[in-house]
This record gives sequence, C-alpha cells and structure tokens, in this order.
Amino acid sequence: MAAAAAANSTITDAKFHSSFSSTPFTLPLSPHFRTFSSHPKHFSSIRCQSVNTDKKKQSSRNVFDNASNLLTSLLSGGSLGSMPIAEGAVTDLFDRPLFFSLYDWFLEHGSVYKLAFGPKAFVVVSDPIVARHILRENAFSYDKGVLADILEPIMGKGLIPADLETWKQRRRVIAPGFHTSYLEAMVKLFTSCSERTVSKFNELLEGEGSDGQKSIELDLEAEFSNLALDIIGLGVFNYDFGSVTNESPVIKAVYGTLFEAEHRSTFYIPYWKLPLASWIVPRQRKFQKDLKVINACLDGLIKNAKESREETDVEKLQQRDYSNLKDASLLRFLVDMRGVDVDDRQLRDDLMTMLIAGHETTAAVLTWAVFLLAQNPDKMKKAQAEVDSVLGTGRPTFELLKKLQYIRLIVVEALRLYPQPPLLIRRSLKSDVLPGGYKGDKDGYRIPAGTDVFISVYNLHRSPYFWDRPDDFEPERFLVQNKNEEIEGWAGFDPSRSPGALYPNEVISDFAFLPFGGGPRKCVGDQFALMESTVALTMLLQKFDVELKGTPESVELVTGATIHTKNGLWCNLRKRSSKH
Ligand code: HEM
Repeated sequence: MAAAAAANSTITDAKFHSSFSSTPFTLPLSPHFRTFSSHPKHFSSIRCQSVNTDKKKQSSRNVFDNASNLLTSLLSGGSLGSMPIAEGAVTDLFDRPLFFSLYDWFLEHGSVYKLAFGPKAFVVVSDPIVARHILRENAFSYDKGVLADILEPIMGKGLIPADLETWKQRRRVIAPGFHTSYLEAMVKLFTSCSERTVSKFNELLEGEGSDGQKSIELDLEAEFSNLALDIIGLGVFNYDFGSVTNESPVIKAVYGTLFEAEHRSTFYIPYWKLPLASWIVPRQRKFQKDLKVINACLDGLIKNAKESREETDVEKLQQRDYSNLKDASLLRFLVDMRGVDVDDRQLRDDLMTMLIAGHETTAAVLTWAVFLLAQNPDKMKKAQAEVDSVLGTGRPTFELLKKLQYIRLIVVEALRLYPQPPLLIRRSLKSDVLPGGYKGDKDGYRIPAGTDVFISVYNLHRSPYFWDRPDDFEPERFLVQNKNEEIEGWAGFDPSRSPGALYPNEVISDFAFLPFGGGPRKCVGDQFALMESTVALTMLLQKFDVELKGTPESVELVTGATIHTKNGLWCNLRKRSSKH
C-alpha cells in the first residue's frame, strides 16, 4: 500500500492556479464534466451521469435565463446577419465550465455562432480559417477586450494586456531575449530544477513515511506548480523561489496573486473596480498586500540588475557565452540591451506578466500529460523506452531533446486535449467581416466594432472536422500528413511547412492547433515552455513509474485560464528498476 507521505506541496494552502487568459464570463465556479454522448474516450472515463445531466440542463432553463437572453438581444443589437445564435442559460454558469457548453453549441450551431449569455453577447469561433483571420491576417483590428480589463491591475502594461503602442515597443525588445543560446542555457536550468524535484521524491520514498513497499502518494499537480515557479523565477529574473523545498512570504504572495487572478477571471461582476473595494473587501486587501510583497521583490531585482548593467548591442548580447554566465536571465538581457532605457515600472510589468503567463500554464501541461499517460500504460512504457534508449541514466541536454521525439509529441498532444488557456479573447476595434469558415456562410459574417470574440482553442483542438478521433490520446497523430482537400481555405496538416520545428505548431496545422495562439501576439515563451515540459516529463519517467490514485473520474476538472483539477492530481509513485 502506498505510504501517505507528507509529500504534499510545502505551500498547499496557498497553492492556486493562475489565470492569464480567461474572462469574467467563463464562470467555472463548479466543476462538471462534459456530458454529451459523443464524448471522448479518455473523457468518457471521467464522464458522469451523461443522460441525466443533459436532461437536467434542459429543464433547468428558467425564466431568469429567458429574461437575460432577451436583455442580451436588446443590448447587443439582436442578430448578426446570418450568424447562428446559441442562447446560453445563465444557470449554466453555475453548473459546469463554460468551455464544455461552448463545445456542445459548436456541434449544434457550427464554427461561428453568437452566444447570448446573460447581459452580454459573444461571438464564438471554433474554426481554423476564422481564427487565422482574427489572429494573423487582421490581427491589429482586435485587442484583448475583457482580458485586458482583468489583467491590467496585475500586469500593468505587460505584453498580454498592453495597448498596441506599448505592445509594439516591448515585444520588439522582449522577443529577441528568447534566442537559441538562452534556450540552451535554460535547458540546463530545467534539468537542474527537475533534479531537485526528483531528489525530493527519492528522499520521500526512502524516508520515514515509506511503508517499506517503496511507493508514495503525491499530488503531482502541486509538485509541478512548485517546479514551474522555481524555473520561471530563475529563468526570467534570476531569483530562486526554492518552492520545491521551501515556503516563504514571497511564494505565498505569488500564489495569493495567482489565486486572485483566477478568481477575477471567474467572477461575474468586476467588483474590485468599485471605489474603496481594495480597502473594504478583505480579499482585495490581501491582494494589495500580496502585490506589494511581489513588487518589492521585483523592484529589488531590477535595482540590482541596473546597478551591474553592461550596455551591449542586441547581437552581442545574443552571442554571450551563456554556458558560463552566472546570470543568464531574461532580466539581465533586457537591462543590458543598448538603447532601451525603460523605466522600472515597465520592467516590473514585463516580469510580472511572464511570471504569471509562464507558471501555471506549464504546470498544467505536465499535469495533463501524466494524467493521460497514467490511463495509457502502453504509451507510458513506450515513452520510458525512448527515455532509456536516448539518455540511459544521463541527463537531458538541448541536443538530446531532438532525439526525444515521443516525449515531445506527448507534451503537444496534452496541449491539444487540454489547451491552456482554453479560450483566446479578443474585441474588434473596428467593424470586420469574419470568414464563414467550414460549413459557414460563404459571404462571411459582418461584426460591428466592439464585438467580443472567444476563439475556442478547446473546440478547435477537438473539432471532428479537422482531427481524426479528436478525443483520443494519440501523440503519434502529429507525424501524419492530413490534407483534407474537401475543406476549402484550409491547407491541412503538413509537418514540412515548418522545417526544423521541434514541435508541431499553428503553421504546420494551418491554425487547427493553437496552444500558443498565433500571429503577432503569439506566446513569446512557447519554446521555453515546451522544452521545460519535455525535460521535466523525461526526468520523471526516467526515474519513476506513476499510477493515478483512484479513478480518472475522481479527477474533477475546473477551469479559469488553465484547465486544472479540483483537488490535485494524486498519484502513486514508485522507483523504476535500480539501473535508474
Ligand atoms: C505551456 C505553457 C504556455 C502556454 C500554453 C502559453 C500560451 C499562451 C497563449 C495562448 C498566448 C496568446 C494569448 C492570446 O493570444 O490572447 C500566450 C501569450 C504570452 N505568453 Fe505564453 N504560454 C505558455 C508559457 C509561457 C512562458 C513560459 C512565458 C514566458 C517565459 C510566456 C509568456 C507569454 C507572453 C509574454 C505572452 C504575450 C505575448 C504578446 O502578446 O505579445 N508564456 N501564451
């Protein structure tokens, strides 16, 4: 029997999930699973009461829902030409994560539909041709809308919520920071941080809590969260949170802030904007206190970096010997860059944005990769066989990542099935004509300025029109070309379109696979995150066998920005054979 080792996160109480791309209207207040019968194989294993819940859904539509939809129509100008309309029940908000309902309506109404939901209306897009139009072809006709409203108090003018002018300036400076030598140095960092996690597990296995059978119970979601926090701190601003093994006021403040971001993304009314809310509402007071602690920490790091500034041209910065740099962080790069005299406030916003954007997202990918592998023991064995043959007992390196093909595909397949965030949010700055997309109106759909748009990455990634067996966990799928010539305007899935890419991306899939968005506002940290996940998963599988504790049904899904579990991903861990 597994030992109930006290292996839980050192900051369990404060451990929460971040949210950088959700909306006050997602309202995943209580977790419920997808319930319709076309449900995926692995999801079907976590489906509960499919028939009953569907019935309940219909009967639960009440006078409040009808009134609210009427209000929506009045406030949002009724129909948008020929665009289908889904009338969401407000009561659904309290029933299950919204993105599950968005999927049901996608199957019912098609790739572009208007959602009348409560007092607001949104256009929901589940089609790669339309997503490509919004994210790449007409990207600057859209901003981040409600997302910016939520995140601005936390991230200020960081890249995610930034207005267009600020974004242009900062993106030009930050993107070159993720150059190849930096990523190579980061792979070393990922390895050494993952080693701390592996050592912690080993110690627990050998420690007093062990029952002699050499297995422990762990919440891997919490462990991945700690690992990702340590990595983002060191990689972005050379600060060691040490959260895998320690607890500190700064770590508590980070989790407190992430929790508030999550809460805001799921709360219907932006009450924090009310005058005096930050003094009167206790959680807002705590939030302000947490922000102060993090800001003081970041300000100190910025001050130190500025005091040791060595102003250098970008090209020279990229050619530094990163293998021997004491501080290879992005902050060092940003401060040392010649000709960019940026104020401390902007730098702090940049760092805070990356701290939040790059932490729970990566932890969530690792969580779902393990969740999926634990339900597919053959694939787990195949992954371990690859690790053994590529690494033996050695450590992953930048070069060896190229050989760990199966692990890389597991990471992207986990991102396909559980994209973080499941929705991308935009608001049109001017009127636009959206393409009709597959099976949509050939003339497209005209939308006025100010229209709020959700691009459902979750729907795109599980679309039955663009993926074979979309709900199955099949990492191998990414190796196969898929030219569906029936779909006019979609170039199909073709790995040769992005030669040299280590990981499948939106170019290869012509916007059917969008875990990092696409176009100019695509994630700057995509390669960082993918390599980090590959290294961490490799090192876990190299040393341990992992089994889910309990059934997959017991892992309830919740969503804000990331799709996460309700009570953690509890697993039994065992050491693999002694050669490891
Ligand atoms: C698996 C992990 C990650 C996922 C799934 C992810 C996903 C995304 C997505 C979907 C966007 C686009 C949002 C939109 O278009 O509205 C984005 C933007 C961004 N991400 Fe990531 N991200 C991850 C990790 C990271 C990391 C590690 C960093 C930094 C070290 C980072 C920094 C950013 C920044 C700064 C933006 C804003 C880019 C811009 O607007 O120019 N992300 N991310």
